[in-house]
Amino acid sequence: MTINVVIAGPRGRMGTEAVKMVTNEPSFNLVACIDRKNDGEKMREYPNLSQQNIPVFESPEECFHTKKADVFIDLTVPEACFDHATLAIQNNIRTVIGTSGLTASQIEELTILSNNNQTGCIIAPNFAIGAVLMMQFSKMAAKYFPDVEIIEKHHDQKLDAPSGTAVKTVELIKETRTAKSQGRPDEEETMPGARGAEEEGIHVHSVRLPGHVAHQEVIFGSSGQTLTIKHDSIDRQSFMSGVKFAVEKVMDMNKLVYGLENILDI
Ligand SMILES: NC(=O)C1=CN([C@@H]2O[C@H](COP(=O)(O)OP(=O)(O)OC[C@H]3O[C@@H](n4cnc5c(N)ncnc54)[C@H](OP(=O)(O)O)[C@@H]3O)[C@@H](O)[C@H]2O)C=CC1
Ligand SMILES: O=C(O)C1=N[C@H](C(=O)O)C[C@H](O)C1
Repeated sequence: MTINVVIAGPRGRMGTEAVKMVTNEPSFNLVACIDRKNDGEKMREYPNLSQQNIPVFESPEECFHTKKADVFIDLTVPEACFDHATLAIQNNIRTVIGTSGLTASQIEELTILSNNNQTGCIIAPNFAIGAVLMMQFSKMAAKYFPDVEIIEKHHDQKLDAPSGTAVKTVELIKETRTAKSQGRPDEEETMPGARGAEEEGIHVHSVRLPGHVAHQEVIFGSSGQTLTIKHDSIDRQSFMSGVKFAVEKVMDMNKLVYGLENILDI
């Protein structure tokens, strides 16, 4: 069976890799892309797409009404992603969301829409299997090490902070960790933000520097010992097997799943 795919964000860092993966995968067929810049001039930015005659739509409505798509992949920005995903699901097109930065209420809205429409949707905060395992290991460790801080490091063009991976890691840790405040109750920031963001006593620090791709350390501290769980994506190739897995998996789904850990055999 061939899976007809539409990708939003084909010029982006992730979109470029996803276009390559989908066009190289024999069981996938890239039927169209969605991009906010699609005039004749800008088409030169799509050498791969132009050669293969793959249309680029500015309007997601037009795309979903014109092209028969089985799966829609979004790799853009949260505001556009929410609108794209809503439209796709309303048009019964199964959806894979890699874009980070959706709010909890947007995720809740998409969950209701997907479940009511019985149209599968996967929101993957991180497609790299190593990152999914890092989050699961952190959830396991937090039961025994409730004192924990997260340092996530990304390239300096990233829009959202903390990363979607860090947000999801905090959520998973909260499932097993007994809530507590960490450090001294009277500690003081002499430079605002020095202790990072904080959720139920868990501190999250976001580093943005050129030279990074996507990295996270979850550091647990206890009496006389520390435990560090660390994952590094050193190339965006690391995400592509997860994107492929999600596209295949969502074909058999009729509800929304948030996090690949819920559909992987781990
Ligand atoms: N889940 C995962 O494993 C991963 C998720 N990500 C996430 O994927 C998303 C994309 O990341 P990345 O590729 O690095 O970002 P880029 O900025 O490189 O790409 C985003 C693309 O989306 C386009 N875009 C912006 N607004 C719209 C719109 N309204 N309609 C259509 N297209 C639009 C941008 O166009 P323009 O250039 O004109 O702004 C750009 O081409 C981010 O949210 C990132 O956090 C990234 C890596 C892995
Ligand atoms: O923007 C990125 O690059 C990444 N975004 C995702 C996130 O916010 O966690 C996944 C990965 O960390 C790369």
